[in-house]
Amino acid sequence: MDGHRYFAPDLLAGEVAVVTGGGSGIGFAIARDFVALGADVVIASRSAERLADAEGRIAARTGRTCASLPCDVRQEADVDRLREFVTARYGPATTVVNNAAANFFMPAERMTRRAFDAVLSTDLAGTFNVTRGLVPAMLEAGRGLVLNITLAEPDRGFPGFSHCGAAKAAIVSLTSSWAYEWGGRGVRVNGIAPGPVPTEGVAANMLGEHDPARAFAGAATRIPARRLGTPEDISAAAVFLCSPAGSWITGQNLVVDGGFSLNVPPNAGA
Ligand SMILES: CCCCCCCCCCC/C=C/C(=O)SCCNC(=O)CCNC(=O)[C@H](O)C(C)(C)COP(=O)(O)OP(=O)(O)OC[C@H]1O[C@@H](n2cnc3c(N)ncnc32)[C@H](O)[C@@H]1OP(=O)(O)O
Ligand SMILES: NC(=O)C1=CN([C@@H]2O[C@H](COP(=O)(O)OP(=O)(O)OC[C@H]3O[C@@H](n4cnc5c(N)ncnc54)[C@H](OP(=O)(O)O)[C@@H]3O)[C@@H](O)[C@H]2O)C=CC1
Repeated sequence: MDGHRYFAPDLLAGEVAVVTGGGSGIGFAIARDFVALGADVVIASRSAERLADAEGRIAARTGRTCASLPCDVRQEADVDRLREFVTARYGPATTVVNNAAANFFMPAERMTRRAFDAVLSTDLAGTFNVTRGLVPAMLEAGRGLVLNITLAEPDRGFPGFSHCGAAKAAIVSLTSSWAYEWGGRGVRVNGIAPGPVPTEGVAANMLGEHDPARAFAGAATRIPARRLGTPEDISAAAVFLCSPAGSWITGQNLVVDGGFSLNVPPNAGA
């Protein structure tokens, strides 16, 4: 069930939203629900094919269209093109969702500098590039929203994924700094920290040799809510934070994980 069903149908009318990585997984659900709630949305990622497919699925599910542009968030020139495309099509962006990310299982002692850079340049520098490219117009307009897709308590470490953990910890810090710097100028900045959501990106990049079905079933038993998350669990929180209902919330990293980060031992409370 789509995440927009909880909200008034025109809740995001008048917003111009950019969703990076909006062609798949969590980003797709956020883009679809923003479109359904009246926002003008541009989805951006590397694969033109994936974006075209997502555009079609969003139109079929919502009856409204969105736009897309191939963009590698690591490249500042691509982000410049993205800003020009959005502005020409819908006017300056009022909302940016930094969702694009790369992650893969890699024990720290085997991690090459190239592997480290591949993740840091996408997750951390990509978040910086897109925000730096789109926020000046928001500051000029005196209103805007930045939503970073993060991780719960990344400073506690993320074994096997130390590159991604480091990037997400830095993004949580950027969220606080940006919220403080821009709060008085009408721009709110928040994070959402999802728990395990079994997307294709997780299955393809994070499970190593593990069978996805078994890995997902095992993860679910470690979640107090006793189920994995869905992209819609995350998109509903994104809509709330990016709507007027969240207008006094800034600088927060909202954990949406069924209690996963509480680290409840197996069988506790069962
Ligand atoms: C649900 C239950 C499971 C439990 C999970 C619970 C915890 C949840 C918390 C999850 C937090 C975050 C999750 C995510 O981010 S999921 C998103 C995953 N999606 C993606 O990663 C997007 C697709 N990824 C990619 O396309 C590539 O990974 C990448 C972007 C890195 C490719 O970029 P690039 O083209 O620049 O990279 P290269 O191919 O040139 O490689 C550069 C070096 O990196 C090494 N590398 C790249 N990919 C992998 C891989 N999949 N596995 C191992 N190593 C990889 C590559 O070998 C290069 O290094 P070397 O030259 O030294 O070999
Ligand atoms: N699923 C989970 O359990 C969790 C996910 N997260 C976070 O949620 C977000 C979404 O993850 P999820 O939906 O699972 O994963 P996906 O793999 O489905 O999404 C990643 C997206 O990022 C895009 N992307 C990757 N590299 C780049 C790049 N260089 N430039 C532009 N776009 C890029 C991909 O599109 P393309 O290939 O077309 O470029 C893809 O659409 C990420 O930030 C992730 O870290 C956090 C905690 C848990």
